[in-house]
Amino acid sequence: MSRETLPQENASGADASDDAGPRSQLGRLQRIAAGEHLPSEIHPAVMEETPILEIDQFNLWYGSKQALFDVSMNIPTGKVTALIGPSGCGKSTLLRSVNRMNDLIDAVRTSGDMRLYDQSILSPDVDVIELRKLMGMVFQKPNPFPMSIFENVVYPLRIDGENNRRVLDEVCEKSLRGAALWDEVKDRLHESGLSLSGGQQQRLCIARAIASDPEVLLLDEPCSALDPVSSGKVEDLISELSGQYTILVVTHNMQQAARVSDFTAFMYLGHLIEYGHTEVLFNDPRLRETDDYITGRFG
Ligand SMILES: Nc1ncnc2c1ncn2[C@@H]1O[C@H](COP(=O)(O)OP(=O)(O)OP(=O)(O)O)[C@@H](O)[C@H]1O
Repeated sequence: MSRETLPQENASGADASDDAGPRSQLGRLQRIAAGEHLPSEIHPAVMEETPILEIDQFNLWYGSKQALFDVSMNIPTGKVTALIGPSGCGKSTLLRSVNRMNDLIDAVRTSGDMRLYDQSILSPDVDVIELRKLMGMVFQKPNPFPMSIFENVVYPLRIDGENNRRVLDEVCEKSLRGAALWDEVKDRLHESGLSLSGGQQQRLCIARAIASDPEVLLLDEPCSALDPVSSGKVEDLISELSGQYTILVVTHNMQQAARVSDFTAFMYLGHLIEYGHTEVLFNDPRLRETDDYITGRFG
């Protein structure tokens, strides 16, 4: 994003405690774009929640390019947290860090910590395969495997060596019910997962993620490849799953964030800018920059 597209002079958004001088006259986002690090505006409501995941001064570099800057945020247990912000602000990078998918990319370096139930998930002795079972991930584009609906769902159990038919049947039904897909597919479990519509495929991927009994569901723009009806079904599903699972969802769609999430974090150029209750963040944000973004004045 060019400097010209940034919100101009910030009268209300600058901290009262900022040093006087030319830099303090600039808006927060311009100062961040110029390389400053400013503290995130985290609403007290977030801190009142019990965190399942604590992200603590987390930085990430792709080679020499820094993509996340000192991100600290608690993810509340059993709630839906949305990550919003302009393209390239680091939403997916943050999401992929939580299940260590960025480990698969050469030259990624991190500092800081992330803790699931008080235990570091970044330490080298963490079993990444086990971690990924606790952090079920669903991607933008539905990615069912070229196998039956049944085998797609029970895949995580199969790779653990589970072959007991009764167990597999139970998990398959429970997961498909959990993903609000059971009624649509119960008579065709042995048809290919690829024969389903896009929206059904995405719910199948959610069923597969649920099958490994995760603690957290990581959803990376789960509706962006879907038509409005399918998208609505996946949104309903996210609301139904909240409470049972902690959900962290990246979305470009602010109406969607407002509809499905309990908490929303606004990111910009790799920085966490403001984080609070979704209703408050959308209706009464603390920072003018957040207001500018959610009202479509930039981004
Ligand atoms: N594999 C990679 N190698 C190098 N740089 C990367 C890689 N993936 C992402 N980046 C860079 O890191 C920054 C953050 O990207 P990321 O995809 O996390 O942002 P985003 O907010 O999810 O964007 P979008 O909304 O467009 O998906 C961007 O500058 C991007 O170019």
